Amino acid sequence: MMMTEILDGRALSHKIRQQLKQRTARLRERGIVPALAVILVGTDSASQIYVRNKHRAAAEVGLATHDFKLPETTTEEELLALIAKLNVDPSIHGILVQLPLPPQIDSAKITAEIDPSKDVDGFHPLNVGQLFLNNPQSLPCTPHGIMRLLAEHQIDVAGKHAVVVGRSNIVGRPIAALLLNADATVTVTHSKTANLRELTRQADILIVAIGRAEFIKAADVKPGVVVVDVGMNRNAAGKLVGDVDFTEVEPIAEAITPVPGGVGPMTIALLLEQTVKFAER
Ligand SMILES: Nc1nc2c(c(=O)[nH]1)N[C@@H](CN(C=O)c1ccc(C(=O)N[C@@H](CCC(=O)O)C(=O)O)cc1)CN2
Repeated sequence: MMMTEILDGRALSHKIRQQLKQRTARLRERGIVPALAVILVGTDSASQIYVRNKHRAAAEVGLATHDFKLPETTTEEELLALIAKLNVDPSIHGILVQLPLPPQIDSAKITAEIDPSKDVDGFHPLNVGQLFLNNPQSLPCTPHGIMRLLAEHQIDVAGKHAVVVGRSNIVGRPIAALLLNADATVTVTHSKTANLRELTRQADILIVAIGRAEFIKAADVKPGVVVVDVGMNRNAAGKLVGDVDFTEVEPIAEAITPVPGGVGPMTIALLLEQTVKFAER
């Protein structure tokens, strides 16, 4: 019987963070303290947890973090003024604005104001364009983490049919571009795709980021598929589950990411790595 490979994001994230410790130590020997500014607007409870985890992970590898916690009522102008200040502060190497933002703030306008050379999230239009031109400078952390996880497990995507479920700016669109850059044949599906499950059944590599608990079932995949689950949802019992029904799909898959412990930890590791890269430069 074939054993399914578990794509363990926690383990790889740990390995990357160990390597980063050495790189930050070398920077500090040169008198450079790599520093990340983290901006959180409002009190969204999930965002508060992610930001806390980012601070903790950054401190562990020797990065300095500058914390900006702004009230829910913050205006677009106030946030833009803070970003303008951080853009010209030479002691800050990376700027991150935690998403989502409150409704009075246009997140596209905010990400476009971050200096592209400090844009650790890879959300600035220039960085998005560079990614789509196959000349990436700074990559969105979750899709970058997925590619690293696949590479770590020697999963070559070239010539494979990769099906992406979801078209968000944070995951769906950039992972489609990264897979295409790596010579996969890419199909992007979303909530309006009429024959979505017909397409997922054709996938050699299936990336699911649609935000619906256990949406992908055993009948939606072919045997031997590689499944990457980007979802994070609470099921009826309050348990954290992905967009893929792990219990059903795992026995059929060649490899699969768990939730939690798959893609999530990779997001934070790649954020730290990008900050260190900017500081090294
Ligand atoms: N500016 C950004 N905002 C957001 C991003 C982003 O990359 N940049 N991504 C998400 C949230 N996110 C990071 O910010 C994130 C989400 C989840 C995890 C994670 O480690 N998840 C764990 C489970 C955590 C839990 O128990 O709740 C896992 O999957 O194992 C890390 C980062 C939206 N906003």
